[in-house]
Amino acid sequence: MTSALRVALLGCGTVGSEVVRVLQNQGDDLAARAGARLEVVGIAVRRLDVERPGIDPALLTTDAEALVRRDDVDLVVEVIGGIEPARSLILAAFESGSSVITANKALLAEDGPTLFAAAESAGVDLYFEAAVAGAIPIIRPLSESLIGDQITQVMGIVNGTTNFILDKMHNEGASYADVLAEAQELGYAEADPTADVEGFDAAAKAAILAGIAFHTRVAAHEVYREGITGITRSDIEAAAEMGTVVKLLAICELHTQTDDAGNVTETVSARVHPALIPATHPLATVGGPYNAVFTESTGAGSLMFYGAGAGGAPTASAVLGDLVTAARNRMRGATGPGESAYTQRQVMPIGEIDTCYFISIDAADQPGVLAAIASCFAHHGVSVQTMRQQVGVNRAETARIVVVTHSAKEAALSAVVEELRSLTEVQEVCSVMRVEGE
Ligand SMILES: NC(=O)C1=CN([C@@H]2O[C@H](COP(=O)(O)OP(=O)(O)OC[C@H]3O[C@@H](n4cnc5c(N)ncnc54)[C@H](O)[C@@H]3O)[C@@H](O)[C@H]2O)C=CC1
Ligand SMILES: N[C@@H](CC=O)C(=O)O
Ligand code: NA
Repeated sequence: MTSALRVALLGCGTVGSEVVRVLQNQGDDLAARAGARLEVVGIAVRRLDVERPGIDPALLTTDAEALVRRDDVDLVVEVIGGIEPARSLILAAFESGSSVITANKALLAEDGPTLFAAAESAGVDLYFEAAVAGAIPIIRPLSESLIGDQITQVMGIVNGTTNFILDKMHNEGASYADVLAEAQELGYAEADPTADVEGFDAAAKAAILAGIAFHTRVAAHEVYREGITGITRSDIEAAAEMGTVVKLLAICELHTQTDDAGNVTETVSARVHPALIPATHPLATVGGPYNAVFTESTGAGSLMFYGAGAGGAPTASAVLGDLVTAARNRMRGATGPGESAYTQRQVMPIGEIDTCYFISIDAADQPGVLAAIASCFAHHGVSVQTMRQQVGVNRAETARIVVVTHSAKEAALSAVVEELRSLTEVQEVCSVMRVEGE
């Protein structure tokens, strides 16, 4: 007789309902792969009076805590989201000896070390492939396949909702609000979509990626973050005129500095912000809710991971992959690798990071204005790559000046922007964006 492992599911929304569907429809295959039947013994929901086609109502409970503490549960899948009660429920699951599979990047980025330590002391697994870039296998490649290599950069598009919005604004001229509503409808957005559009979701993912890639701990609040709410149609048009597109990027880097005495210091950085990238860059072709992550490592060189970053079925695929893996471990009486944060690398402040910038400025359309603007950049040692006047985008008497700089530190650029704002010729500094991937 095939053995069985008992699964408790916390949350039955976009991802949870898809996990149950696959467990029911592909039970035999999953049992053959896991070495045990994966039997759902309970599903914690917030409300019982919601129609859930195909789900046995007898499995539903509103008492999530009692469910995770049941003696007969082996594996807990947490797809509620948010910090509490998800954290307490996961910790309770560990206390009861269950392994946990979660898609919860917000919680991992906020309090990952507590969870990893609790899993380790309970001798169980904590898996979270779905937490970063949905269906794309990226956590396991970083923490297992590339564990023998030295990763120096992880960069990519890790939020499906914002990519969907920017793509539609770029290609269809769609309005921000309409596309956000569509992303919510399609199950891409977080329960509170502010997490997506303000970059919190991508920042949580960047924290997780940087921690794993660089064997350290990076918390969500240590990630520099800007969202896409300030991006206007005119930014997107200006980007297109320059042969670029606007993408929300997550960039995690390992920085190695050697002082005069030959001492080497390694720091890490993690940032999330909109950036202009050349239309010919591979990330520029990542459309809709798709994600893509590039890794750079000393041995393997460049690797690219691409696929569906959001949505019920793709995310459930990652959850189920973890579930089968945790089940296999359990059947062998083993656990998978835990956290590998053996270094304590400092997180570099954003002001010390060099990037090129795009700045658009509305200024009086009069002689000398370009020289006045150029001198602001010169005062702060920021070298200008191109400066041009965009036509037909603004009111009469006003010129839209678009400047692209060479690589500069954020601190110097901020000083330039402050000086620009003080010029009488400058009406408005309309937008400041980084330029990447050149
Ligand atoms: N939707 C997506 O594309 C992806 C989602 N995720 C993550 O997966 C998790 C779930 O996301 P979704 O399924 O999209 O969210 P959702 O909002 O559709 O589902 C969450 C469900 O949990 C229920 N819930 C909330 N508090 C509860 C409680 N105390 N007890 C029982 N049930 C409770 C809600 O009523 C809701 O049905 C989140 O952590 C999210 O960040 C990760 C990758 C992609
Ligand atoms: N809201 C997230 C869902 C997946 O993590 C996104 O849009 O990427
Ligand atoms: Na993933």
